[in-house]
Parts: sequence; C-alpha cells; structure tokens
Amino acid sequence: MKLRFAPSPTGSLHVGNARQAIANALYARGHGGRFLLRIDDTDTERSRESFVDGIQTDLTWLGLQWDEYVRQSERLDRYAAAVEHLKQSGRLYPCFESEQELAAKREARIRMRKPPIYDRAMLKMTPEQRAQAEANGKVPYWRFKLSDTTVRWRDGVMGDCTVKLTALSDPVLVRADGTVLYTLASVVDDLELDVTHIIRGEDHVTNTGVQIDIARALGAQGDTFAFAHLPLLLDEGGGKLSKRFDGLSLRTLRQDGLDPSAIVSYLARLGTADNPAPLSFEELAQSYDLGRVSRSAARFDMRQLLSLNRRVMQATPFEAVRAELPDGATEAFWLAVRGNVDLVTELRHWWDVVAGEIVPGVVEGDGAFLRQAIDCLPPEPWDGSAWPVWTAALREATGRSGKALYHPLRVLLTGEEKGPDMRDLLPLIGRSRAVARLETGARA
Ligand SMILES: Nc1ncnc2c1ncn2[C@@H]1O[C@H](COP(=O)(O)OP(=O)(O)OP(=O)(O)O)[C@@H](O)[C@H]1O
Repeated sequence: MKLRFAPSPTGSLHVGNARQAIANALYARGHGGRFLLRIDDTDTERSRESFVDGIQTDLTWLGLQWDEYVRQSERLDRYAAAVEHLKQSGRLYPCFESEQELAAKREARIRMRKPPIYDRAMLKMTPEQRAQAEANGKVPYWRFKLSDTTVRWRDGVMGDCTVKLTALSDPVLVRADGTVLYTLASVVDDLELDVTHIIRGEDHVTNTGVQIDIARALGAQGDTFAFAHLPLLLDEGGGKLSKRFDGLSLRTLRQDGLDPSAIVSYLARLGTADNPAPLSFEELAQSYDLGRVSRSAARFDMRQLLSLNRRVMQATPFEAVRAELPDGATEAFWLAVRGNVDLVTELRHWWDVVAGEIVPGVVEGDGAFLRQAIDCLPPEPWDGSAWPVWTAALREATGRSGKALYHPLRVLLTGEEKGPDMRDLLPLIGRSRAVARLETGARA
C-alpha cells in the first residue's frame, strides 16, 4: 500500500491542504503503508523553490514523515514517454484553435442550448489541413480523447461516484510549448510509483473520472486506485481557502505559537463523527477511519483549535517546551501557567508577571487594606502555603473575605483579573516584587 500527498509549490500550505496531508499520512501509518511526498511542480510559471522548502518545513513541523520524495520536474522524460504512447494509440490529438476561437465556439453552443464543451473539430482534421496549419507557423497543443463512457468508482468518503465523460471537454494534456499538464503527470506518477490509495480534496472528483480514463489508456488494469475525496475545508466565514492568502497557513499558525500536535489532532478529527482530542500521531493513526468523515464541507473553527491547543499544553512536560519558554523560565513557572494559556506565545506576559515589569492593576480606595496586606506578608522562603497563610492572616486582621479579600491582591500582583492559581504564582513573584506592587497600589 502506498499513499501520497502531492501539493503544488505555488504558495504556503493552508489548513485545508494540511488536512489532506494528515489524512494520507495517518492512513498510511494505520495500515502499514508507505507515504510519498510528491511536489507537483510542472507549472513553472507559478512554482517557486521557496514554497518547496516551505512545504517540507511545514510538514516536518507537523511531525509528518515521508518515506519517499519525488519532484515532477525531475520526471519529465517519463511524461514524454506517456505522451508518445498516447499519441501512438490515437488518444492524443493535436489542436490549433486559439483561446478566442474556443470562446466564440462556447458562446455559440450556449446560444444553441448545447452544453459548452469542446466539439472535437480538430479530430476531424485531415493530414493536409494539419500540415497547412503547421506551415502557417501554428504549433499544436494536445487533447486527450475521452472514452464514450461513464466512469464509476466506490469512493472511501463520497460513496458511489460517477463521472460522465461525454459531458466533459477533452482535456488538454500537452501545452503548445511541450509541457505536460498536472492531469497527465499525476496519473503517470501514481501508476509508475505504485501508489495504491489516493486521498485528496473534493475539488478533484471530476479530475478523478478523467484520470481513471487516462490510466486505462496507459494500460492500467481493473480498478486502478482506491480513491477517497475529503470535502473541502472552509474558513470561518464559509469562504474558500487559498494558498495565495496567508491567513490560515501553517506558517502563520506556527508563528502564532500553536502546537503542531494540536493542529494534527484537530484536523484529523475535524468533519468526522469523533470529537477532537489531544492524541499522539500513533493514536490518531490507529483510530483514523475514512468512513467517519462527513460528506459535507467542514468549517475551520479557531476557538476549537485554541481549546485543543490549551489541552495539549496542559499535558506537555517542561522538557518538551523548554526551548520555547522565555529565557530563565523554570519548571515551576511552566507548571503554574500551562493551564491558563491558549498559546505558548502568551507565556511572555506571565513571565513578566513573575520575573519582570507589569503594568500594575488599579484598585481604588483600598490603601489601608493594602498596607495591612504588606504587614501580613509572611517571611520567605515561600512555597505553595505562602498564599493561604498570608490571606488567612489578612482575613483575621481586616475581617474581609471572598472576592473583597482576594480580588485586589490578584489584580495588584499580576495586573490581571484572572489567571493561574495564586498559590503557584506568589512564590514565583517573590516577596520584594510583591511588596513593591502592593506599595504602588497603596499609593494610587
Ligand atoms: N480548502 C481545501 N480543503 C481541503 N483540501 C484542500 C483545500 N484546498 C486544496 N485542498 C487539497 O490540498 C491538496 C493539495 O493541492 P494543491 O497543492 O493543488 O492545493 P490548492 O490549495 O488547491 O492549490 P492552488 O490554489 O495552487 O491550486 C489537494 O488534495 C487538494 O484537493
């Protein structure tokens, strides 16, 4: 068994692309198959080396490992051989119509209430007409003659699928400059590299009908590949994701401080009957089931991802996160704050609370109370008991309790209304910093 993820290097991977990469990698791992990363870079106009690097960086960051790596730009001789084969068997035919001529034909067909598909005029061209066109300096591009059939397959997600080839235009597989189109290159690779299962976006369903026909024309027998088309992922507003806009790119999520395993867990379960849970790649691979993927479009929800990210962080040990913490941050700090942040980037703020400067909170009219609070502070060393000992003494001295007792202390010491348990924070803040903040509050 072999699966593949085949992005074109025309932009940064977004969460929709990532969902496909993850599905293929999980399926391969769960079934003991191989996972191939194929860079579909035959479109030289739009492909960029920097995006090839970016794709590998993003997938590696997600923790996806590929067993094989190929680039279509290095397999051009294989496509040339396939083109030759299809020409010999009469399935590729030369065309000379310009874009304008084709547009005019399309409009005429629409006026005549016929489907606006290509009329195969060039298939009827005589050798003399072709020679004449070439003598006039025209260079042909090549269309694939689709079979007069309906292609059917049992899709792993969509169920029974049919594509009526007679309702489609014969696709162009070779441009006038001799370069081949993705539609052909992809089939040649899938056949020659022994891909067995293809999981990709729903945007490819029609392509699949055409590609099965091409695969058969190239000699493939039987059912060719096992296909599964995942519905497209929409952004939060219901819009289409695009590699050309950076909003929900993996690169942006990485810069925002999201944990890659939260993203993998989220995208693996999004649009399925299972709730997202913080699971390891191995656990996800063992439970990944295409039969549980919904057939309707899934919508990306940042709040859900953030809440999963928080759960992942709560379970992350200090050693695993150490490199991403602010300089000097200790294990006690990590354990105190990890349950209170959605993103690792928010830790900077809590590090300032315990070890740096903060914008002090404002507590009005509590000067006398705060001076008593300073007087009641127990001597150091402090551990988790310092906070209960201190607040019990202060309750005794002032008669305050509940929110009236705790709230002004939290606000002044952290600058925040909410946050990690004060029992954990107070020893990290330390006595001198605590006294200074309380004095500032008492003077206000
Ligand atoms: N919004 C989406 N949701 C889920 N899968 C998607 C989405 N957009 C693309 N894909 C899938 O991502 C995989 C990689 O495809 P590809 O690199 O062509 O991405 P693309 O975003 O469609 O790119 P481009 O905009 O350059 O055409 C394919 O399986 C494709 O079906």
